[in-house]
Amino acid sequence: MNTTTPDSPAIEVRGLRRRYGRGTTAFEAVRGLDLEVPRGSVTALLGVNGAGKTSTLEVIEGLAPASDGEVRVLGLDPIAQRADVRRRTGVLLQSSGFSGELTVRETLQMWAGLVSDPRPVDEALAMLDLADRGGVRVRALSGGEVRRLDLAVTLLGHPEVVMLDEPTTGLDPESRRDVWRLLQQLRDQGTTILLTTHYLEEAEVLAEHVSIMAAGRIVKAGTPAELAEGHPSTISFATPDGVTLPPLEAQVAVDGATTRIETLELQDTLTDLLGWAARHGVRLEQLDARHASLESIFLAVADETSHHRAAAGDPASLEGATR
Ligand SMILES: Nc1ncnc2c1ncn2[C@@H]1O[C@H](COP(=O)(O)OP(=O)(O)OP(=O)(O)O)[C@@H](O)[C@H]1O
Repeated sequence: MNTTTPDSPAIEVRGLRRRYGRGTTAFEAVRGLDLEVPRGSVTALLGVNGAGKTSTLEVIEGLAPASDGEVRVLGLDPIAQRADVRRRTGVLLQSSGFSGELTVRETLQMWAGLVSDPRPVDEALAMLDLADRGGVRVRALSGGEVRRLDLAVTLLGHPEVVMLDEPTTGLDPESRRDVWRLLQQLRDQGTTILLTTHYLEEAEVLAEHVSIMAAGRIVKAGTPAELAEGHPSTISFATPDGVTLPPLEAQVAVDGATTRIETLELQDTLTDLLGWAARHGVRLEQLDARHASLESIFLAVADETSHHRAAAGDPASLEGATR
């Protein structure tokens, strides 16, 4: 991890461990985590509450030391070379610490004073759709507006790498989509983005790489398509009256007025189904066919992990799954 080339990952983590406390009360929140974030990509770190996402991000951000393992950001050690790393990265924490008395514009001006070559404040305001809120005191902003101000501050210094802990929590659906567009633009301009989110659609829309964490470890990682392998696709339609479906090599369930078919061979099953419907003149109302969503994959992984840990007698299995 000591040499950097233009192709080397923007973030590299090897064998990361992070412990809180000491002695008998010590708790290991990160338990040997490996992660690579390629340059110019969006990587999403997913996991149930308490999986260890923030504990991991804080070490990568240089805000906390690792108990063990190695972290490099742009080839640099985020603690030993903190100043260099901070200059080239933007960090969005889960909660901000702005003064409520300053206006939005004053807040951005203050933070711009701490960054070399900052974006003009008006540009930062416009990027986060805050142009008409510049004169408003921070304490009068809505939660979603504070989040957008936080993002504007994060992006002030044209960071090469941004690390965002739940960037769109508290935003309404329209603002969330605006932020997605902004992050996509930044990625297209070459910015590397590592984010955590509980919105699986967000990861689905934005991320080329997804890593799912459970109990301090990465339990699944890959592109969304790689993660979907082995997870069934779903076909659904309004159950037609008075007809019996043909035998299909798939799992069929009639749930109220809807028939749901789960299959690992979406094209073959759909071909069989539509061929049968055409031959028998059956109209399949509300027909829908879709690949496994990240949500169904995530839930399957969370469920599997919880069961494994419960079987191993780990009390944290229930803790993580229910909080
Ligand atoms: N300062 C601390 N002292 C002791 N334990 C902590 C501390 N901070 C976090 N933890 C524990 O470490 C574990 C991981 O927490 P962390 O905040 O990293 O999870 P997370 O995946 O980010 O969760 P969330 O999705 O809720 O933000 C949790 O069990 C949490 O209670």
